[in-house]
Amino acid sequence: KETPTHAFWDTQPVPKIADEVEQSGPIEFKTLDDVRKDPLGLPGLFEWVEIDVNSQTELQDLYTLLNENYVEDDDNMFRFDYSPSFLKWALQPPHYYKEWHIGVRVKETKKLVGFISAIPADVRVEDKVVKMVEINFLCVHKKLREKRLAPVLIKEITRRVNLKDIWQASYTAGVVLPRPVAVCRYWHRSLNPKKLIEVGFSSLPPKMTMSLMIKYYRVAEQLKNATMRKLEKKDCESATALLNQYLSKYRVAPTFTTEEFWHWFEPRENVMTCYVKVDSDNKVTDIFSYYNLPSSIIGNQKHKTLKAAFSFYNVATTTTIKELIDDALLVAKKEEFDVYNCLDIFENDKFFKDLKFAVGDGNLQYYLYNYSTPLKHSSEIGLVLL
Ligand SMILES: CCCCCCCCCCCCCC(=O)CSCCNC(=O)CCNC(=O)[C@H](O)C(C)(C)COP(=O)(O)OP(=O)(O)OC[C@H]1O[C@@H](n2cnc3c(N)ncnc32)[C@H](O)[C@@H]1OP(=O)(O)O
Ligand SMILES: CN(C)Cc1n[nH]c2ccc(-c3ccc(F)cc3OCCn3ccnc3)cc12
Repeated sequence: KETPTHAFWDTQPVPKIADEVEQSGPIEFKTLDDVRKDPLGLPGLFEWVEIDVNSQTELQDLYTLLNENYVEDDDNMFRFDYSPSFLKWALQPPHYYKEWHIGVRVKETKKLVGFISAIPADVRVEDKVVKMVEINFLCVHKKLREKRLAPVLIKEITRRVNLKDIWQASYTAGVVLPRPVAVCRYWHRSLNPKKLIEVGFSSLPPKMTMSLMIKYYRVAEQLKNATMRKLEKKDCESATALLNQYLSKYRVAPTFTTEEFWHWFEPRENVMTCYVKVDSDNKVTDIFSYYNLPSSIIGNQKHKTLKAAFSFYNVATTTTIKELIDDALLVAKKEEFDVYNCLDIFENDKFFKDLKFAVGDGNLQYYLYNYSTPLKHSSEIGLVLL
């Protein structure tokens, strides 16, 4: 069958769709001398801006652009609704650069119509830790789609990242591009089946009544791990060591400094929930964590928002992953989430059935930029992008 042409991606240092890759490593080698010092050209009506996420008004502009124009499910029923505080958290990890929060505004009206971001991350691919960036929140206003603005945003963020002597990136997308490092499925665990059915997220199976459905998805009354409690700063050293050790068994996974760990896992209301269990020496032995990413419900009068918890990083050493996630479900239900979402990465496929997850209707592809490595099974991925 003909291989679809990618006018932009076929010019980029990414493996071709059909490539069989043996060794892992960079695809092209460039130096700072090869990097343009001036921004890429934009069509006349538009200008590059840096979105200052410390400015409430600029953060609100970014929130609104994404709230109205970001990722929708395949049936255009839901659209991610990342909150301003979530975006600030996602974009300002330790060692972030404000130059990597790139906006495109209409010169005349200053309306924000495009965005792309990068944050620094140390990601190990097989046995090599690669200093790279994670690309996220690429968005072009609905009214400006299919005008080849995305390649301009991608080339500009590439230029600015190269200027900091970084040459690799990781990103995920629901769309298939050249070329996936892994293809992952997402799974959902209903916590509020009545609302999920009312908004069309789930359907009532034949012979099932609503009251039976509510009973089926009822969560436990008590924690399986009774001593699990919210993460505190004093847990960081041992929790970071535990997570880094756990992640070493995956073929693609980040490494965290203690400072980075605290940024990503510090409990933040309406953003991040992280619980830990400690042993008699106060060393962390088990962690569960999830982030709060609601979706706007497009066109539903009764419900405006779907409250979704997304599994983040989990480590079970004195309990089982199944019992640990069962506790996560209990806490998520208590925090009034409607659904708990998971990818089939890590060892997550061990608990989907027993904990009553249902498979989702799409995939999430993982990608590396300027780094070739053999295709991974989803269970070999130990990296979560927001
Ligand atoms: C060393 C550092 C390196 C840093 C850079 C690393 C790479 C980072 C890469 C970015 C990672 C982002 C990760 C991330 O943020 C998470 S994935 C979420 C992306 N955002 C959305 O889906 C929001 C809604 N959609 C839109 O805003 C637009 O449809 C976008 C902006 C997506 C495309 O705007 P458009 O108006 O619909 O389309 P044109 O401007 O006409 O451009 C068409 C070209 O764009 C290619 N395209 C489409 N969707 C893409 C996607 N999700 N990734 C990469 N490429 C994507 C497409 O294949 C085509 O190229 P081709 O002709 O070659 O096929
Ligand atoms: C990861 N991060 C880059 C955001 C992102 N971009 N593209 C995506 C495509 C799927 C998922 C995803 C990941 C995990 C999951 F359990 C459900 C998901 O999407 C459901 C379908 N959906 C899309 C919007 N509203 C509902 C995330 C993303």
